[in-house]
Amino acid sequence: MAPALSKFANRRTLAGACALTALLWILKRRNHKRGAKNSRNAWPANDIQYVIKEEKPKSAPKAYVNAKFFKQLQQLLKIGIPSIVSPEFGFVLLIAGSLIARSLCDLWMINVGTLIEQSIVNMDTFTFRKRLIKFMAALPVIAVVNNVLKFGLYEMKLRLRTNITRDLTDQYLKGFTYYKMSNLDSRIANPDQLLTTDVDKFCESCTDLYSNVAKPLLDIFIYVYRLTTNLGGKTPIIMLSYLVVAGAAITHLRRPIGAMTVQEQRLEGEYRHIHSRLITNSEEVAFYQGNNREKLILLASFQKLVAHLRRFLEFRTFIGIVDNFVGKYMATIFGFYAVSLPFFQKNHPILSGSPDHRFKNYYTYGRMLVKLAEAIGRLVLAGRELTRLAGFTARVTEIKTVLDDLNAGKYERTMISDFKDEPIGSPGAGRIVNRDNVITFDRVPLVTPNGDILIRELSFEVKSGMNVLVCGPNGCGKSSLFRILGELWPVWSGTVTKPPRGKLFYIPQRPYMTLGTLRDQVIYPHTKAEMARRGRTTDEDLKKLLDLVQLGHLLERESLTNTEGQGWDVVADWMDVLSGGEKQRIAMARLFYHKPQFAILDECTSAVSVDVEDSMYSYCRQANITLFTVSHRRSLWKHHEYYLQMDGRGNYEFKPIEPDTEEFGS
Ligand SMILES: Nc1ncnc2c1ncn2[C@@H]1O[C@H](COP(=O)(O)OP(=O)(O)OP(=O)(O)O)[C@@H](O)[C@H]1O
Repeated sequence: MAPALSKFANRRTLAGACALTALLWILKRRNHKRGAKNSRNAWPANDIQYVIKEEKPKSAPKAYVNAKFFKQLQQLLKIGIPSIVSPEFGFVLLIAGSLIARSLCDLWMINVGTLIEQSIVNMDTFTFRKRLIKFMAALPVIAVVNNVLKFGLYEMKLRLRTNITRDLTDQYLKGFTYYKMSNLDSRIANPDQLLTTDVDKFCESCTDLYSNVAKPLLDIFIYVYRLTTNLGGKTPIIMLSYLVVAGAAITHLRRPIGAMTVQEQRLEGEYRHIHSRLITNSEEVAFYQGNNREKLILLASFQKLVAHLRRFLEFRTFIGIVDNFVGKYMATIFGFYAVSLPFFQKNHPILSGSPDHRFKNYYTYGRMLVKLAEAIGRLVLAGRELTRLAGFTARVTEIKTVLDDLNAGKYERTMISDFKDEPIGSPGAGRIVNRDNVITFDRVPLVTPNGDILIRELSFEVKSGMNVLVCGPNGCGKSSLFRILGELWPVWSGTVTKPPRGKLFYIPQRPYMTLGTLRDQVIYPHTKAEMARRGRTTDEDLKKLLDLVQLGHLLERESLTNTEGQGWDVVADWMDVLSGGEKQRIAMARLFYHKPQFAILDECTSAVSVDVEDSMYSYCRQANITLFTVSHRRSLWKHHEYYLQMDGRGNYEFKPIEPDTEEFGS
């Protein structure tokens, strides 16, 4: 019985059995997955719902290898390779040169390899040794060529990435584009993923494709030339026709890969975003002990990603089978067929001479043909990279388009419909006039980015020295007024008159600390060099400002507890190191340093004790900084001359604060 069984245990039956098992496993798993879909408990995350700002695309993302893709690719490459006299173009040439050198090395190795084998068959020891030494002497050169090629490819990728990242970063941080992208426009939810991973993958895919396409193309050219001159045109034509037909068929089959790549990057971005939200809000979550809830959200996002990656893997496995069959094995079959043609013709010149000579010819041309078939196979396979590149190109183009639109003042967001019948203008249709020492709103509507009208027409005038208290219920539009004043939100109609941007300072509810030294916190957004250029403030002056907000001790305390730098040069993660009230006080010291004409204080002293707050307001008066304050504290009314009260139903009152004005707040 055993010998009878072992008869079947050859390599072919084993390979067949493995393939069959794999197929059965995939089919079983698909059925299992269908079953799992029906059970709501397959993943704990099945009940979790969440929305990340990005609007759901109306249709599945599209990224095909077509004329549009080549145009987009050309536009991005223009940024990556600015001109033909740039170093980047030099690297393109270096890679091309290395590829040519490598192909020539291959060709040389085929020839010398055949000669070595010939001397072995002829039992000619002397020639064998001579050729072997020649072969060995050339090996270091080949090793250098290979590694120059690798270096060229990596450096090329790095340069592409540098140029594209610089271009996108310039646009992203121009004006308030970074703010507008996440607040006024809903096309992109995770610009961080696009600007980091996607750009990197795009550049990697570009350089991979360049070498995967250029090398086979060059090989094809060289081998077709050599074969045509020796074997006639028919042999290479058969191979090239195969390339065209097989390439077109596989490219068509691979079309979904582009869109699937886009979706993969989207879901990766979403998953990463949820992780970074948890890091940002770790303290709050920890106090609430929200571990389990956050875990469920993370798992929900991860499950979406994994489900997509698995679908993608299955599709790639299917395409991989077709690729292997068409690109590798069938190409070799066609190769054998094509190279045999001249040998079966009675009067072909190649058949002249002894059988030994014929054998050598077949051997040389046969190898070249195998190389040609391999090159064709690689070119057909490079199409896979092309479809993936189409996906990355679509992603990077997407952020570039949105950045261009935002910089041109164009936003895309689903608007609520009620404003459409109202004559309130359109985003950006209002005017902004720059003038010193006055802020005027002349019939300006307060409209949210969704098109929700908070106040239909707002008009008031505030001159330097007139402090204004802004009050009203939550959500009535206090911060929105300042967003318009700070030029973050567009003016829909009417005219806003205000000092230029640098002379208006905003201190938000949540204090922001930058990465850097203690000095950087007080002078933000200035740098040390800018502070020195400005001339009027020294480190001693900064110390006086810290004393004003009663934080003078910080200099010593942080020098003692931090190992990085001393005094003003202490470096720490200030968001973590300082308490809520300390951060708010630093923000006030920042205001005193900049001494703007107007300051907007948006509940920015809520964590500061009343007495310190009082002295800070008095100093503002001394420093001639006119204030717009949002606060629910009654103690602050005495520092203001006017109040602007909104009722949350579209009405407002702008009036002087008289002795008989009823003060409200806590
Ligand atoms: N980026 C945004 N996109 C869409 N709507 C927004 C946006 N920011 C604010 N809103 C809406 O605008 C309205 C006014 O918000 P705003 O922040 O101005 O309120 P507020 O008066 O400052 O409230 P609070 O006292 O709670 O700080 C709210 O209904 C809010 O939902």
